Order: sequence, then C-alpha cells, then structure tokens
Amino acid sequence: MLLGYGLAALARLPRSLWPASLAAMSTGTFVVSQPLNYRGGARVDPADSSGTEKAFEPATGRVIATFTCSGEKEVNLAVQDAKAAFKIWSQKSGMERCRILLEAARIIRERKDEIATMETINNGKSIFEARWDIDTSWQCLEYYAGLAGSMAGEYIQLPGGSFGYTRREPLGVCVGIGAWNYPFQIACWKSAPALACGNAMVFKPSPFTPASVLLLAEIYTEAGVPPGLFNVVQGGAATGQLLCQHPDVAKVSFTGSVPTGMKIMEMAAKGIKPVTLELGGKSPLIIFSDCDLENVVKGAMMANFLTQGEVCCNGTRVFVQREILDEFTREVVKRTQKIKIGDPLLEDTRMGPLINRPHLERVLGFVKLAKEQGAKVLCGGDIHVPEDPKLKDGYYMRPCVLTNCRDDMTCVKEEIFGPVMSILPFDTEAEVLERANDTSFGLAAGVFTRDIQRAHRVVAKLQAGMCFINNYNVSPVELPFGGYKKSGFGRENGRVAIEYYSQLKTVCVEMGDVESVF
Ligand SMILES: NC(=O)C1=CN([C@@H]2O[C@H](COP(=O)(O)OP(=O)(O)OC[C@H]3O[C@@H](n4cnc5c(N)ncnc54)[C@H](O)[C@@H]3O)[C@@H](O)[C@H]2O)C=CC1
Repeated sequence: MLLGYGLAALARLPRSLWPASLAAMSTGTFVVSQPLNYRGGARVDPADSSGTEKAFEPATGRVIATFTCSGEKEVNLAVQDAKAAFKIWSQKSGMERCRILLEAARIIRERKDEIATMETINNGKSIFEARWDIDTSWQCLEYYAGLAGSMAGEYIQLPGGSFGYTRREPLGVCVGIGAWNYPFQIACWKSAPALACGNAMVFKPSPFTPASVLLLAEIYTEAGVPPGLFNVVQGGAATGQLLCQHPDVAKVSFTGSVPTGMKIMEMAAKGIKPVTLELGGKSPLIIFSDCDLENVVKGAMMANFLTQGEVCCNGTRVFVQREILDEFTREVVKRTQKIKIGDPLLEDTRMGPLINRPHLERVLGFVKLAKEQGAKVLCGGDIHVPEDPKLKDGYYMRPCVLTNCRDDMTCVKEEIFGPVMSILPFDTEAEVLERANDTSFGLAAGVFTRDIQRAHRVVAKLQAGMCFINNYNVSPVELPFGGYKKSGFGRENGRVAIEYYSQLKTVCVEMGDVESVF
C-alpha cells in the first residue's frame, strides 16, 4: 500500500525523484495486484463470483486489473458487515463522527497526488483535472463533518405542557453505485453525507474504474471508522442488482445513465427503498450578445471539454445569439484546436483519452451521423494518435466543434458523453427558452449575459436542477447538485443531502392524563 509521503511536496518534484512505489504509477507501467473488494476493514478476494472483468488504462489500452465480480454470497457478506458496523457508528454522537470524517479529509489531502495519479491512470482524465476532483472530494468530507456535529431535531410545544420533538435518524445500510467519469469523487459525494448521518455504505464502482475507491476505503479505516462501515464490492450490472434487491439495504444512491436509473428505481420500488438518481443530461448553454466574450469562450470550453467531455452536466447545446455567432465560433474553434491532447499524466496535457475503445467509437459515430444530418465539423471529431509510441493504442480523439446544427439532429438531442460541442444560433429570449427546455433531460443549464435582470429571469424559466450564471461546471460542495425531469431526483452536496440520507422520527410526549373516549 502507498502510504502518505507528504505528497503536496512531492508534486513539486520531478517524477523520477519520487519514492519507487509512487514513481511506479506512471503511464504504461501501473498494474493493480491487490484484491479490489473491501470488507470488514481490509482488502479481500470475493467469496464467490458473478464473472470477471478487466479494467484498462485508457492512455495505452493496457489491462491494469483483472478482477472477480462479486456474487450473491459476497454481496451478502458486505451488507452484513455494514449492518454490524452501523450498530456501532449510529450510536456515536455527531461530534464523534465529525472528528473521524475530518481526519479522513486530512488523509485524502495528504495523499492527493497518489489518488489523483491512480484516477488519471484508470480514467484517462488529465492529472491537472484529477487533482481538482480530489480537492472537491476532501472538501465534501470536511463539509459533512461540519454538518454531522450540528445535526439536530426540533422541539414543539403542545397544549397542557405536552410537547413533541423530532430526531433525524440514519437509514441503515446505504448502497452507492458509481459511474466511471468521477470514480473517487462520486464515492466521496455519496459516502460523506451517508456516514455523517450515521449510516453505513456498500459501494460499487463502475467496472471500468475499480481502483481508486479502494484508497478511500483504506483512508476511512485509517481515520477510525468501525471495520465494515464502508465496504467495496466490484462488478457490473449483476452485482449492482444484487445490491439493490438485498432486503437489508435501506437506500440506493445511483450515478449513471437514464436506462440504468430506471432499472434501479424499479428494483427499489419492490422494497419501498428511497433512491437518489444522478443521471445523464443534454444541457443548454445560452449566450446572449451582451456577454463578455472572453469569459463566454472560457465558459463554453469548461462546459464541453473537461474530462474529455465525459461529464453529465456538460452544456453541449451551445445557443449563441446571432449577432455574435461568427465571432464566438471563430474564437471557440481557435482555442479548441489548441487543447493539448496526450499522456494524461503530463502536467501540460489538458485532454487525455476517452474511457475505452467502444465508447470512443460511439462518440466518433455521433460525429459521423451529425455530418450525415447536415452539421459542419469546424475542428476535430477524429481519432488522434499521439507521437509517443507507448500511447499508440490509447483512445484519443480531437475535440470537436459542430456548426450548422438544428434542434432535431441526433447530436443535439442525445447525450454524447464526449468532447463534441454543438453550436446553435438563436434570435430572441423567448425562442431560446423554448428550445433550451425542449428535452427530456434537466440536469444543468447556463446563461451568459451582462443584463442582471435577464440572467435571473431566464434561469427562473429553465427546467434544470443546476443553473449557472456567467460560468459553467464549477461544483462547490456547499451547493446542492441534481436534476429535473429524466436527469433524476434527490440531491448530492449542500445541506439538503442530509435529508436524503436520514429519516425523521417524531416523538409525541404526553404530560397529562390520557383522555379516552372509551
Ligand atoms: N448526474 C450525475 O451526477 C452524473 C451522471 N452520469 C451519467 O452516467 C452515465 C455514464 O456512466 P455509465 O457508467 O456508463 O452508466 P451506467 O448506467 O452504464 O452504469 C453506472 C453504474 O451502474 C451499474 N449498473 C449497470 N447496470 C446496472 C443494473 N441493472 N443494476 C444495478 N447497477 C447497474 C454499472 O456497473 C455502473 O457502476 C452518463 O449517462 C452520465 O450522464 C455520470 C456522472 C455524473
């Protein structure tokens, strides 16, 4: 195991001077050799199997891990361990939980570079971005540590000296199921509020990105959570189903696609289990002609090209008011062509490979179809082969800007989940609002304008759970995040997430005699 090295300091050193075990985490060399399940406070091999999976390094196309997917027996063991840990953890005071979560946040900060490096190797996002993800991860733990210490109920005075009070109580064993685009961050955004409220969690990462969540499990243990409080089971749909259907699971929090979200909800319905669904999107970014062009171009890039465009809340339908269409398009294409693509572990890389070969082909297929439907490719949209020979089998593409788009084209209607921006001209506010809302998704939306009244007026009418004014894709953990319409429900982050990981008990206290009608 790679323990703390004072990694903030290490990050300033060339990789060649890093300790051997960390330096080994470089492009083309890293392999996962330890078990990838975590139960009872330790890494374990699963007790049974529902098949095997391979995880890849997208930068090189190499296999970095072959692992067993957990079967019914293993899922049950993980849930039973979590149940036992829940008994201890739920009895702790908020302040006691706060201290342990703060310690876990501190360790994540200390091991930031190691976690970010593993995330980059397994996901393909640039190391620069992976470090941001790890920052929002420890910030999330700190935030909910603070809330853990201040969770309280209400006291309500009733007639005759009687009274009532409410207690906010944990749910029990919560299941977290994650997507592959933010593996470590998703695990933190789910587990931090869950644990703060006194729950236990069994987490299943995407089989594409099984590795980094193990570091989180080890960190929680090191910080002092009872063994079994945070367990990891690996696997795909079959393992996920076993978790959702388990009778001792009290809640499921899911991040992933709309079709899987529907299945999760159906399974949860059979057990009357609450669910949080963080699903996909096809978000509008609306740019009025009075905007600050420099900021708007930066905003559009942030809205489309982080993590190779594999971001659920991306503003991929870029509506631009006709007066500035040419100027905006020229500038955005110029900057898109300058994005440095390549080895994601290099400090100056800003776009790494996509998650895997089938997904790369799917994204390229969207570009091909867009062309067939009449869109014009202004840049990118094709495979990129880096000069470095060790990267030749990686899954790289050049970021793409499409123009001549219409609202009925597939590239404008469907979530591509890749670096493809569609530019759509508009004339009036009423028109753009109608078009922006004409989608079954409702995750995010953005507005750029210098007219403060228009900004708030437009945002109030946008059917999206997360709206940005004059920026895009910033994610402070203090702000609730989640979707409208088919993008899901429930919220992650912010104070409100506490309500999704707890239940309210009302206690009614009689101070007088019982009045009976019998
Ligand atoms: N709203 C949000 O916060 C976010 C949403 N997403 C969405 O996630 C999608 C991409 O992620 P993918 O991993 O491809 O999604 P996916 O839906 O294929 O898989 C997500 C997770 O669900 C598991 N799973 C698959 N079938 C299952 C089943 N029948 N029962 C239980 N678990 C099952 C997978 O193994 C994986 O861990 C995109 O649509 C994206 O928009 C991604 C990140 C954030």
